[in-house]
Amino acid sequence: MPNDLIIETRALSKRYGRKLALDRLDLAIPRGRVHAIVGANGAGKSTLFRILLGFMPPSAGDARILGKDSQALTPQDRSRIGFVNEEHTLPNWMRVSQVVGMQRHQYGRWNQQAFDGVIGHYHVLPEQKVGQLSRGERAGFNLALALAQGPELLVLDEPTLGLDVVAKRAFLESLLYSNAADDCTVIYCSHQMEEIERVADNLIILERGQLKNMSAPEEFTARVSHWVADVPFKGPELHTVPGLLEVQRLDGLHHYLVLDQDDGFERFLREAGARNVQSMPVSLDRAVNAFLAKNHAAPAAA
Ligand SMILES: Nc1ncnc2c1ncn2[C@@H]1O[C@H](COP(=O)(O)OP(=O)(O)OP(=O)(O)O)[C@@H](O)[C@H]1O
Repeated sequence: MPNDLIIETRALSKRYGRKLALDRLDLAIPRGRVHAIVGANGAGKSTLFRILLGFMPPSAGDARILGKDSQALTPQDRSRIGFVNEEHTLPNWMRVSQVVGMQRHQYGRWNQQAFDGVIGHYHVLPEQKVGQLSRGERAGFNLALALAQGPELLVLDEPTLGLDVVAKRAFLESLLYSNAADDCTVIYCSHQMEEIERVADNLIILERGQLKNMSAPEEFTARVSHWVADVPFKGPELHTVPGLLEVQRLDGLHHYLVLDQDDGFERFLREAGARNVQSMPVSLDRAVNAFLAKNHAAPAAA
């Protein structure tokens, strides 16, 4: 293997008219494990996948997937990539058994055990028509089909969107307990941080088409801290607060969520007249959402 990157982009840009959806993106995703890609709406995730899967050319730069230029993928290369999105598009009129028969015929590496392992989490019967399945069952059926394909790369794009809590849990369990998922690289795009916390080894944050973070989720969480202080009056001018992501005043106390601050932040608050300064850790959900909201709210550079 020339390099062990499953996805690699170099200075990848995509422009739609006046809009820059991907901005000289350099991304290197190693083979294996589960990588989450998160970003606010419009960050460029779908654009990135459309280019990576060869559905659209970039405006500049290049994108490689499975070690190949994404614009030169053959049908055989594509069969090495499993894809599940929130639409769960399958012909409604076909029976489950007919879809399975068709896929088994299409994919030489078809793995019936992987299919059975995933579908066993759902009450899906072979004689049912796809259109009769519930949303959650359809998501599970799609996941079972994608894993049975024996993919090297499995892309899950908002796979649990619109599912209730029970169906979301079933989807995650069936993914986590599948041996087939251990054998491939999984890219998980989602806005659901509790899912990312459970499944992801690597957290990739995209913002306005640029890479903002690539680390273990817990390393990112450790970069964000929550400080509570009794600060007189309005507290320090917000533009002077280092690393500020979010500020709130609750019950007379100031709550600051800040990025990349150490104990020096306590000194800063005390110098601003604060008493009873305390810091506490935050959840991944809080950390990511504060980070995205802050950057999203800032005016874009011209
Ligand atoms: N065909 C298009 N023509 C013009 N602009 C587009 C087109 N597709 C996407 N965009 C713009 O490019 C930017 C990135 O869109 P993209 O769909 O890649 O984001 P996303 O991260 O997938 O968002 P979401 O989480 O909402 O699906 C957005 O600002 C969007 O308005």
